[in-house]
Amino acid sequence: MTDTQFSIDGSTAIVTGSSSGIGKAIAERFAADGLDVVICSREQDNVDAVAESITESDRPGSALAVECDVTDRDAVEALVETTVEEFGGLDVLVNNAGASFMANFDGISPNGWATIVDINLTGTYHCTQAAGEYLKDGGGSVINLSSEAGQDGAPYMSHYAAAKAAVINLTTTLGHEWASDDVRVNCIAPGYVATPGVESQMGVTADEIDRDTVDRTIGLSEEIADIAQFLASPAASYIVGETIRAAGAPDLMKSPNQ
Ligand SMILES: CCCCCCC/C=C/C(=O)SCCNC(=O)CCNC(=O)[C@H](O)C(C)(C)COP(=O)(O)OP(=O)(O)OC[C@H]1O[C@@H](n2cnc3c(N)ncnc32)[C@H](O)[C@@H]1OP(=O)(O)O
Ligand SMILES: NC(=O)C1=CN([C@@H]2O[C@H](COP(=O)(O)OP(=O)(O)OC[C@H]3O[C@@H](n4cnc5c(N)ncnc54)[C@H](OP(=O)(O)O)[C@@H]3O)[C@@H](O)[C@H]2O)C=CC1
Repeated sequence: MTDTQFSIDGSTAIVTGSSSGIGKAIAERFAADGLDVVICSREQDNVDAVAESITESDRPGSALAVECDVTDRDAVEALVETTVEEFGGLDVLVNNAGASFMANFDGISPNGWATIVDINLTGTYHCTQAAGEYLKDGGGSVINLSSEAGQDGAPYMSHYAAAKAAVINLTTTLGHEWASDDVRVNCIAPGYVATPGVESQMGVTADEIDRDTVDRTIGLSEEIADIAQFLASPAASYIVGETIRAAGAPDLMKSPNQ
């Protein structure tokens, strides 16, 4: 295998929720690999800051900042149109925008439930459907962000876990449906990753994490970007409808009483 099979340069990508955390790391990685990348989140100031830092760096790819709430279908369609107008096409869509809050099941109101399903699942539906026409034009790729919670469940995050499980299921179905259109749909299911969103809740900072340590249960955004880069590249050309879990080493040796 040559290095070039892991390279995805010359393409255009949208990374939703790329003003922070995992999405930002994926956008930076794609730009470093030569992709033109569209930075998107709900706050123009937030996306401007990331796009400017990419533009000012020596990364070969360019960056465009677009404000877009993935739950707003009109805004999503405008995001895709702007991307195609600016860069002439769309090759990679990363459905990364996501959010959750901790609450016991009995304490989740109908609107609380709908809010989390809308961001994590319906947002993925909107973006993927809006981008489909262009992805099918040139052998594109979709990378969804699910979660370990979507595979195993997660107490006090029933809404989030259910939405992320549905994202895995959608990946499988659409992976097969769009294979005949030469589009690969795949998914990443991380365990805990030190991001601004999670750091504020858990108090762990990325600086404290040693990437060389295998036996850990929290990862770095860059480690998720590694997987996204692989999935978007020709090196993953035979991977369709799959979910790659990246969750370190849960302590299976612990007794139930510990
Ligand atoms: C085994 C586990 C493995 C891995 C787990 C990884 C966990 C990581 C999860 C992630 O997604 S990482 C990303 C982290 N970042 C965030 O989650 C963002 C932080 N959260 C927010 O920004 C907001 O809380 C929100 C979830 C986006 C909602 O904000 P929004 O402004 O859209 O809506 P609101 O009007 O505030 O609320 C809507 C609705 O939801 C109810 N609600 C909100 N928070 C809570 C809560 N803590 N408890 C109960 N209910 C809540 C709120 O009351 C509203 O409902 P109604 O009152 O109108 O009925
Ligand atoms: N960190 C973790 O431990 C894990 C994270 N994940 C998943 O990875 C993804 C990224 O998480 P993480 O980096 O931690 O999250 P962060 O909270 O650090 O960042 C979330 C990003 O999503 C954006 N965003 C939130 N809601 C919307 C929306 N409706 N439309 C567009 N953008 C939105 C935010 O920007 P803005 O506020 O400006 O809109 C921000 O850029 C999520 O899907 C998450 O569920 C999965 C497993 C574990």
